[in-house]
Amino acid sequence: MEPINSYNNSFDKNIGLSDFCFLDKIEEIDILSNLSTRFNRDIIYTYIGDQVVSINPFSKKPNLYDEKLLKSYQNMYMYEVSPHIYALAEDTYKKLVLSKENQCVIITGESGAGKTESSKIFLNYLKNISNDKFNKTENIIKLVLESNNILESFGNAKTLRNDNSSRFGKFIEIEFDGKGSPISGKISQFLLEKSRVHSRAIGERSFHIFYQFLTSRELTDRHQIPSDPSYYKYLKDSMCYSVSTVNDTKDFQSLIGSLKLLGWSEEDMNSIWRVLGAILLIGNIEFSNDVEKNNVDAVYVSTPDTLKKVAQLLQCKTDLLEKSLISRSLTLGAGKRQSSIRVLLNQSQARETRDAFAKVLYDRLFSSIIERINVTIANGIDHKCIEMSIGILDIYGFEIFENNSFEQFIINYSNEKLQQLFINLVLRQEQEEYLKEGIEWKTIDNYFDNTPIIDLIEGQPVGLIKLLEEACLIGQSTPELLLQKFNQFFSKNNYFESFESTNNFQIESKSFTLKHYAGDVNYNLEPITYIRCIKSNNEKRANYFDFECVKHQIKYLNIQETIRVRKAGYCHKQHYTRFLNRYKMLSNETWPFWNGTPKEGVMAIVKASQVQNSLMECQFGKKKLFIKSASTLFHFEELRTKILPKVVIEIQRVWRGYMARKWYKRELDRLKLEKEEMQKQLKRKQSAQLIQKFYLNYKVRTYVKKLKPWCVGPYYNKGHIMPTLWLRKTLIDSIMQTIHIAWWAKVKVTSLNMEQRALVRQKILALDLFGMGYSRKKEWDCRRKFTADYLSDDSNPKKQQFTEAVQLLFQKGGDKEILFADNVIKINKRGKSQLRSIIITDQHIYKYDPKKYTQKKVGLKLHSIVALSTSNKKDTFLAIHFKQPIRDLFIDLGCDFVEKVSEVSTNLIQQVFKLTGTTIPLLFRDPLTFNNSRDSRNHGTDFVVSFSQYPKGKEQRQCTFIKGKGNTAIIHYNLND
Ligand SMILES: Nc1ncnc2c1ncn2[C@@H]1O[C@H](COP(=O)(O)OP(=O)(O)OP(=O)(O)O)[C@@H](O)[C@H]1O
Repeated sequence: MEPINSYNNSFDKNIGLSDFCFLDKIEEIDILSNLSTRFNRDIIYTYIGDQVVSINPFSKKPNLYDEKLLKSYQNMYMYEVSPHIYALAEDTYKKLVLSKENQCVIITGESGAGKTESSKIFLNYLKNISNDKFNKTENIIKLVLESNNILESFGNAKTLRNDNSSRFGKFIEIEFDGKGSPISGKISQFLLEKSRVHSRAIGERSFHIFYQFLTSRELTDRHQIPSDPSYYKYLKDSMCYSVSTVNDTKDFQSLIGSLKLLGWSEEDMNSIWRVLGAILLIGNIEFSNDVEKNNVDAVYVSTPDTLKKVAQLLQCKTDLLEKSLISRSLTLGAGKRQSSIRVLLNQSQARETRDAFAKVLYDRLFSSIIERINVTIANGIDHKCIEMSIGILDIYGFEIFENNSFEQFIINYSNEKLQQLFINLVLRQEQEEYLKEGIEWKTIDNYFDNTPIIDLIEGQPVGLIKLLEEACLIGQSTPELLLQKFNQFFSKNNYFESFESTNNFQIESKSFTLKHYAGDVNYNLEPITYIRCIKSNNEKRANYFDFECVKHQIKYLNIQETIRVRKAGYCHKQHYTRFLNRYKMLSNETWPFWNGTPKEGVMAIVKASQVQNSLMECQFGKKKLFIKSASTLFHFEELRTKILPKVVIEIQRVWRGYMARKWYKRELDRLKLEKEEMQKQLKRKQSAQLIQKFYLNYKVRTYVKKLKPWCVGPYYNKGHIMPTLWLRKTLIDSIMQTIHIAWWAKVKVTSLNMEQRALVRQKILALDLFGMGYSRKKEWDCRRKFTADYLSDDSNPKKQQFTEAVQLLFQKGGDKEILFADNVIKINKRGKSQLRSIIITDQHIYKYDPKKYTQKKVGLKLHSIVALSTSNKKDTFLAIHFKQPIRDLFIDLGCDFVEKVSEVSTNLIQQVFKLTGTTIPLLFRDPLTFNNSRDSRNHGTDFVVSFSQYPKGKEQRQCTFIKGKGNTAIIHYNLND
């Protein structure tokens, strides 16, 4: 398939040219070659300007008529899209809506070329427009397509050329309201090939309906006629009853369906079946010479039963029927003397009359069916609503016009003076046809006045009469009817557009059309366009291009001539506005804006495009520009293609500039707003902050005022709860408390001298060691002053001895300072308590006898101490653990009932750290273990001491060491003290 948007104007050897007008040479061979190139690429449509040439491929082309493709043609112009009947339909519809004038599409081509298919494709496109644009579910065009089904049963037949050949011409009108919505339809038929009822070539069939009807045993039985087609002489003669590509049974069912859909009742249908049966049986009526009546030529009906059956089916009197078949009335004289007589016919005349009668009956039946369809598809529309219509003329039996192109027929018609000429022409064709069949024209002429049927239907039952009567009133399907139709159809249009006379373009009134007929056919008859159908071969073979067969059709379809005419004349016409819009970038005057009239704009474009021979090439009409040759049109197109990228860039530049400016302005506005908003917020925040600041200041000021008593000595408001800054306690309050304590401590500390500070440091260490924890020593006296030397006190009766002993000690050198000196109770290795004085210097622990103050053993070195342990109870014992093998020292420090474990421990830990840099541990133990029995040779044994209160009633102020079994002991202490 050709790409939808390929209006191919330069020759592509793969797909050929999409318009024959683009051919440089238009010899038959060039046309054929372009057609076959496209055909071989499955492209069956080609333009000749605004006409479409369609070549029947006898095979279904995928996607060629699908909905997607159909939609792609909507709102497009023919030169924008690849050739298709859809493009033509869209164009026709556009012209209809724009001009509000009736449009006509003529479909030509020989039998089997695809005319009927083309008209359906065209109608299908209109149907979709009606669906899409007007959202119609009740679609009138759908009904028209449905009616086609009925018409095909009655008007189509199998011929040698086409298994489903239309044997009548039809003119379908789709009528639109002012908005372009299809509102009703009308079908006219002309030139029904009536003679097919009684005779045709061997191998052909009569109209499909006869064979379809006979497939229904139910109906044939009901009307008591044989169902075998070979029984009927009319069907038997051409020796063809069935067609491989046609299913009569199925088609008959579908026909019944369509008839019902369009409103036929059972009774209406029965009338049809009766007439059909009658027509078939009429063929079986035979005549014999009536010798008795002494007239050798006179005849009588020799098949009375058949005659009777026909009369019964037609619901008329048998003798009346016989009379009309064997005699004829003749008019004699003229005026008042006029009289009529009845003359008897001879055998061959009677047969002719019989066949003519059958034909006329069928013609009437066909017309009445069409009229009935018309009532339905007229859709009850008031004629006033109809503003315009599209007519589709499907001409069957093209052969009639073989020697006189159909254009000629239309042209002739368009000039009233020549109308008669055409009538004569067509009548002559009819006459010739009858002559060929051996029937005298005059004989037939007689039957055109309806007399035989009017004779017959007098006083007959209603159903059938109505059918036939209607048909009588409608008249006959003669060429005159077609002309009459056309006359009515175009009476609204004034299709001789007047020109402004410019340059060498001479206008010579209406007769111009005829004079320049060859040159300007389509221009002057603009509302008429063509689909020219060509058969690819005579054998109905799929995808086979028979050069001879196609060549023949090209010839008598006048294609070469049409192309020549198109190329010679002004083959391209475009409305100024449309042209201006498409090509305005070709002139600086019109690009990007044009304020003048469209015509002046187009003139400026033509001037700027430097068209060669422009005076000849371009003519300026009232509303349209006429371009003579395709090359000029291409010239515009080429310039446009060349300039378009620049235009696109320019448009992009302008557009981007515009967008950027727009964006910039928007951003600027936005930022401005944002800034204003931020400033507002800032102001609000600043005000809030200011208020907050003032409030905070006020709050803090009053808070600080309240805190004042905590800053004033000597008690610093001790014991009172500090106030909080806010209602609830917050972090600031804890911080203030911490700061206050730190400040208070600093004030306190700075008021101390060096010695006092050392003591405070010692107390802090003691506090650190003893604290208030569960495992620490209970109730140690933090407030007590660490006196250090308790033996220099005047209360010591041996003060003198002590002082001498100390002097002696210091004289030895080494010890410089007394950290602690007091009387203690020492537990010896046997668990005995012994009173001793101990002096702890900065280097040693010395034990003295308190009576004589003689030194017991050598001093124990402080840096040999490894740990201290005491209980967590209220006793006053301390174990000083030394490095092995030095014995541990276990002493009671509460001789004067004062707790001094904390003082000694703190001193020892502090001093050992000074000496060794290590902090010895202070352990709280119950039971407590120490070893005071080891030496360098002996490990000794551990003493295990546990602590408990004195039993009730046995309390003493002093703690008591009571040795138990083995190396265990209990220390009693008094809780209440
Ligand atoms: N566009 C097409 N694509 C495929 N097949 C087609 C096309 N047009 C026609 N045909 C085939 O060709 C056959 C004959 O077409 P159609 O009946 O339309 O011819 P016609 O010109 O109307 O003939 P007649 O004048 O005898 O009625 C169709 O039955 C169909 O099989």
